[in-house]
Amino acid sequence: FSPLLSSSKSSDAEEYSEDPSSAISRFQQYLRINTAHPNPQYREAADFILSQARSLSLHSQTLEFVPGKPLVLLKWPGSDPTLPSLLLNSHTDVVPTEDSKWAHPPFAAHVDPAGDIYARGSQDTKCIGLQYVEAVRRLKASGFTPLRTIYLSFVPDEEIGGSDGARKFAESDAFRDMNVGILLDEGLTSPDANYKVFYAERCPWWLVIKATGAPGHGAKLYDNTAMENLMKSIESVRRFRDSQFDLVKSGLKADSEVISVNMVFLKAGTPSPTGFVMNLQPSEAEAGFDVRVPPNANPKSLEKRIDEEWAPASRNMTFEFKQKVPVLDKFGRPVLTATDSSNPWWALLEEAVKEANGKLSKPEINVGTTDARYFRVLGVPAIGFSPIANTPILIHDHNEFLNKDEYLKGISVYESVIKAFASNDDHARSWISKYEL
Ligand code: MET
Ligand SMILES: [Zn+2]
Ligand SMILES: [Zn+2]
Repeated sequence: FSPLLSSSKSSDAEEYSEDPSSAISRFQQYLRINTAHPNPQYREAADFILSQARSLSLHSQTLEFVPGKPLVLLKWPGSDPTLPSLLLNSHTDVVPTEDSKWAHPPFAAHVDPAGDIYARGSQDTKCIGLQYVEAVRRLKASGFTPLRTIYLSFVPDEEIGGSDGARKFAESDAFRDMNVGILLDEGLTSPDANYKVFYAERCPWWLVIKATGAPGHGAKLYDNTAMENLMKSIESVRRFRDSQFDLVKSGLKADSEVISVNMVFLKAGTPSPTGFVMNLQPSEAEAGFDVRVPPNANPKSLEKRIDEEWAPASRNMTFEFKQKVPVLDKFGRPVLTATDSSNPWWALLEEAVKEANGKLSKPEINVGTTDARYFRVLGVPAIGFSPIANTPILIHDHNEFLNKDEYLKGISVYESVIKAFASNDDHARSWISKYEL
């Protein structure tokens, strides 16, 4: 027997006996740190993660690419440091809340009688960050030793685009030196019994279009006003949105396979002490759109559409992108992680989830966007996966919650996945396929 496989077999048999309520109270502690934008308590979150690392004797490092925005990196060294490492990524920040619309305060981590833990971040994504830690805790307690090095990264600013967080990290020497072979990052909650899993995601193009036009009396009909110019654009955007949404409604495409475009703000008018001046047509008007582009879309044709139909100079329009993530990599290929036999991590993940009594759905493109893109574009395989099933999707919604049993089950799933990923090298893989499958 290979010592590697026998060691992973023996730990299979061991039961982890720690009281689950301490894992839940650690999760509550993390959820109670208010890391909502625009003023996330990053320092407190970092201190909490560092205290967890100390309790597990993990190496830790705080990388501050931008002052006040700490990124905590934990390391569990593998016995063969020459192997590519495993990186488990999660973000520490959360989106803001409308507190009055919640049944329980969003940073109290209240547990109701059904065991549902209410908190902003309970699904997105303080759950996975601490589930990684708890899985490591269990693996350490069981005597497991990883073959490849395991890193855990807790990054800031994901919810505002990641420029000062994952992006700087992915571009850093520190990241290059980690020699990451496979990365796990957040996925999405699944309302059914199967976990969702993602090999790619849509790219955000946050577009602002601006119109200018002749100002004038509110009672006068004339051409080329800023408002009219903007409204023509909005009509054109709406037609395009309908065409994309129809593909989804008719079942021809999944949500994540079309270009979504949603108007997120409108800004125009001349302010007055009671609201807006009513008898003046303003000379400027603008609108913002959250556009998400799937990796298989043609970015050139969308750029042309924006330039010629949504914001044509001929109609006194200009546009800018608040964020424009490239759809293609530097070789002109869509940014995605292979899901075929060229990627051995897929088979390992599927098998490991199954061993933990879980099941994966068919791999999908994420409708939203995660930090995984910054690593995928470098050629690092990245899988989006949050082990949350049987739960309504409340990411960015009021009353976000996660049931404590689902949280604990997710820890077992990660335990199995980390063990499979960190025990595996090419030798082990060929050994398994030759003798066991
Ligand atoms: N995860 C967030 C979203 O999908 C922020 C990503 S940055 C474009 O909206
Ligand atoms: Zn997230
Ligand atoms: Zn989010």
